[in-house]
Amino acid sequence: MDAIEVEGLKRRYAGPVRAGRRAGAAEGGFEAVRDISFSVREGEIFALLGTNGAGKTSTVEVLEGLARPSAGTVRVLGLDPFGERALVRPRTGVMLQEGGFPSELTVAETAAMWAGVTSDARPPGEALELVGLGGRTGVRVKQLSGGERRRLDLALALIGRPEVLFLDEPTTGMDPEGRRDTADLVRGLRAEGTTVLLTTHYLEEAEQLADRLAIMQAGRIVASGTPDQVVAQRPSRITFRLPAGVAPERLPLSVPAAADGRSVTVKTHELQPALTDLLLWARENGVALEGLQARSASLEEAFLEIAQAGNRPGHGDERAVMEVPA
Ligand SMILES: Nc1ncnc2c1ncn2[C@@H]1O[C@H](COP(=O)(O)OP(=O)(O)OP(=O)(O)O)[C@@H](O)[C@H]1O
Repeated sequence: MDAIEVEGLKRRYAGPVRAGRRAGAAEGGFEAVRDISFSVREGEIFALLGTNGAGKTSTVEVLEGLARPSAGTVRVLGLDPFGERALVRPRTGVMLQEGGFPSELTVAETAAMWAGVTSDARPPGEALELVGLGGRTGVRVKQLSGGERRRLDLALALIGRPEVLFLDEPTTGMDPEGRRDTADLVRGLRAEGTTVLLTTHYLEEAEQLADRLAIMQAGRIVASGTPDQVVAQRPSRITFRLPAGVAPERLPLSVPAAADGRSVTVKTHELQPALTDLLLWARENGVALEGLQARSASLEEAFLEIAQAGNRPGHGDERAVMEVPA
């Protein structure tokens, strides 16, 4: 049994269809999640990525038991998070986008209050230490910075020693050190066997942290797999400048180049052979390739390409779905 199982999930918001043509608009409401399936194994870090409004939060809320699916099934630890909320809730930790705690309380009071309503709670001081707020216990919540509030939200999500942890944009507003600390903490939790599902807009974070990920676009999963698998679907890039007087047409045919003046970009799924051909050609012809760079695609490039494809006019319900077997 996987820790999280999602099968054919749809989530529709009731109400009138908003003005304009939106993917997902249908009679009697708006379908924010449109038949998605994925699973998260025990002890795995899984990232749900997507542009604003892609449906990530709508999905996570169903997993957290805050909303009922319009169609499909979800299971968390083998249980229905909505129908069996009383059983699931004590075994999960939730860090929402907006914590919304009473701002007059201090950090320590807030953590103690939370621990007071949690069975088998971690000592509040320990949870605050874990997120680096050990030195801020006497500060009122309203005086915390945005990043410190996110740390407090995370501490509260950890107080119940959750088996499954939901992190909705956990590092938004954190400085680079906070993001790095949070990444280390999440890795530490994984080492203890905690299953983590996170949403994030920081693609580098997802690339470094996630064992597997899914990219959502307009309510659907359009790419999924390990970060390497998702990135491997995208071409690598070689860039350089040709010396004046050397026309791009002289490049070997095996190197699929696009030139803008002297600047040349090669996009290829065969980086090593293309680079070898290019370098041999350059040596044989005595051509200097200025500013030569060769690199694999990044998750950010893969993501932007998917997002741009989704925004192209005429891009409707049917899209090329890139599924990578788990
Ligand atoms: N209560 C609601 N009623 C109607 N539509 C909603 C409601 N909540 C969200 N939506 C719509 O559902 C879609 C998905 O929203 P959701 O918040 O799940 O996206 P997201 O991927 O989490 O975005 P973000 O990255 O901005 O947090 C959006 O188009 C949003 O406007």
